[in-house]
Amino acid sequence: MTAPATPAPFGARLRRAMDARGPLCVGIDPHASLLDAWGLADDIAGLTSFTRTVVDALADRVAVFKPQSAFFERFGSRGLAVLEDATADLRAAGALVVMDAKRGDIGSTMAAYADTYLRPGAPLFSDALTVSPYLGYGSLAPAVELARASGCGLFVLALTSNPEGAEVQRATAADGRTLGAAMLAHLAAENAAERAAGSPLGSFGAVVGATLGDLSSFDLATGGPLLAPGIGAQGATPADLPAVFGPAVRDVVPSVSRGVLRHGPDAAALRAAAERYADEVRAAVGG
Ligand SMILES: O=c1ccn([C@@H]2O[C@H](COP(=O)(O)O)[C@@H](O)[C@H]2O)c(=O)[nH]1
Repeated sequence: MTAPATPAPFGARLRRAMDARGPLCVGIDPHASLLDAWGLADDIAGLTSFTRTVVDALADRVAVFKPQSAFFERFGSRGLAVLEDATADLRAAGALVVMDAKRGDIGSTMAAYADTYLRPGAPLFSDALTVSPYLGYGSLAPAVELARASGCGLFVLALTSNPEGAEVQRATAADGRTLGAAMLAHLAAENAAERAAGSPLGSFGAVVGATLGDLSSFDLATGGPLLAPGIGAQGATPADLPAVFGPAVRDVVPSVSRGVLRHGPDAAALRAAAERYADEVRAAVGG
């Protein structure tokens, strides 16, 4: 019996997708207020229709999607079934799925979270997962290990887009670094071997908000991608990206949820909104 082919690492697949479709990530966040604005009920039928509309309109043209798990979980098992179908359909259309579930726990529980999202064949199998390192970076080890084996990636919360994040992420650790800087350093170490082997991008990314202003005091050159939420509803714009990220801007995956979704339910309007953001990103960062 032949062994299953080793999948290409997430970082390499992400760079390819960014080159082919542009770096924009569209978040799928079915807020109750958006369901209402789309003329849908805040129930499982509304959630299904909303999600199907976004997938059908954008799956073949956007590089990365970031479903926000919370908005599906609030409908229980039937909401998760909608998320499973959307994840599979997006991937089948050639897009990458970053599951925004922000998981983080002690290592033995983290292993179960890793199985949920990063084990091939799992119902919610995704290309990458957002994780929280604030139980200690080492607690993420089972997810790092399974991501490597499965050709998946992680996005570790380093410097989040919300103003409250600074209380934790800019606090100083015993070695004098901020916690955010320490997380970036862990990721650089994680990506080093992959980059040394010639991969154009490591598989272990950081979440760094586009809302944060000048970040030149942080070493953002981790060798991996930088997922940048905060564009649109939270006030950042694609034009801010070069000033926020400096030379690391070429590794940024700018993420927009409500800024695109508020243009639905018309598919052409959703496509036009995503296209406008993609054009603005291109104008700001080149490519
Ligand atoms: O630092 C972070 C990390 C994650 N998020 C998530 O991204 C989207 C943002 O939605 P918008 O509608 O574009 O504001 C949402 O799912 C957040 O949970 C973030 O905003 N900041």
